[in-house]
Amino acid sequence: MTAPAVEMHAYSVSFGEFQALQEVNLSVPQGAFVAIVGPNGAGKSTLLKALLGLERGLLRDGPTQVSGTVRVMGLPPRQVPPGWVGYVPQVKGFDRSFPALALEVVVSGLRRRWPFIITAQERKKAEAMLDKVGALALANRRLGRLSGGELQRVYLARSLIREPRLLLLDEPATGVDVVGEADLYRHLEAYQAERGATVLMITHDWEAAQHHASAVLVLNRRVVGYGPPEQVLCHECLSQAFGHVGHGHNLVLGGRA
Ligand SMILES: Nc1ncnc2c1ncn2[C@@H]1O[C@H](COP(=O)(O)OP(=O)(O)OP(=O)(O)O)[C@@H](O)[C@H]1O
Repeated sequence: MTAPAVEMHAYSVSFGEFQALQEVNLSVPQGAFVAIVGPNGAGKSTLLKALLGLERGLLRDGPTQVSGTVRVMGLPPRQVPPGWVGYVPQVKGFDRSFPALALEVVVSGLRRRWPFIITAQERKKAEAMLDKVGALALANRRLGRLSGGELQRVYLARSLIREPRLLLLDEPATGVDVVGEADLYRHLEAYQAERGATVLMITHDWEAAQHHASAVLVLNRRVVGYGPPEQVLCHECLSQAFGHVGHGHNLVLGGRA
């Protein structure tokens, strides 16, 4: 039997006195597209970092305590072969003064270290991936000259270059215009169809979650809801997670208003 792409059992993370995740139970089948929604500070990025095996390395305000289990394709995250998982971090706070070219960033995803010299083969592969996400023209541009949306595309190409089986994206559409956002979902869906990959994506955009995800995880330190979008994006779940659901959005919510 195929192992789920992601499995968590009673998984908790505390940073000092603060509990960021409480007893999370989650099973994501391979090939799913899961949108993770929840308020600021709900533990969404912490959950992705747990899947990358990073939660213990991020001490800030005291010791990190972790309990419960996490499995990625049946393995503890630190035993997962590096090429199996691709990660697109939040780019909004990135320091872009680093004098790197877009192409070098993409090749760094192939090597998992900084490429001081790029081989012809690596260049070809990186250019092909940039082309795939509509960003070939950016290959020789400096990071400092890229817009937020352009930088997102470069990091998407970086995350896809090893053809991962699991793709983790932390708010990939933030700062991207509508055309760029539509392109992003098109690239993700095409990659999924081609490779049968699993996608977990943090988003604050409920409409995107409703239209593109096969399942939605509503998180507020604990799992508030997990299931098909039409079931989980309802007033009950969202008001439990957010405390209040505003009226200024166009999402047609399921459940009772
Ligand atoms: N290394 C750390 N040390 C201390 N506290 C941390 C650490 N990492 C995260 N936190 C805290 O844990 C909580 C959850 O953070 P996390 O980044 O997972 O939230 P999030 O749901 O991704 O939020 P946002 O939507 O604002 O990006 C926050 O209150 C954050 O300050």
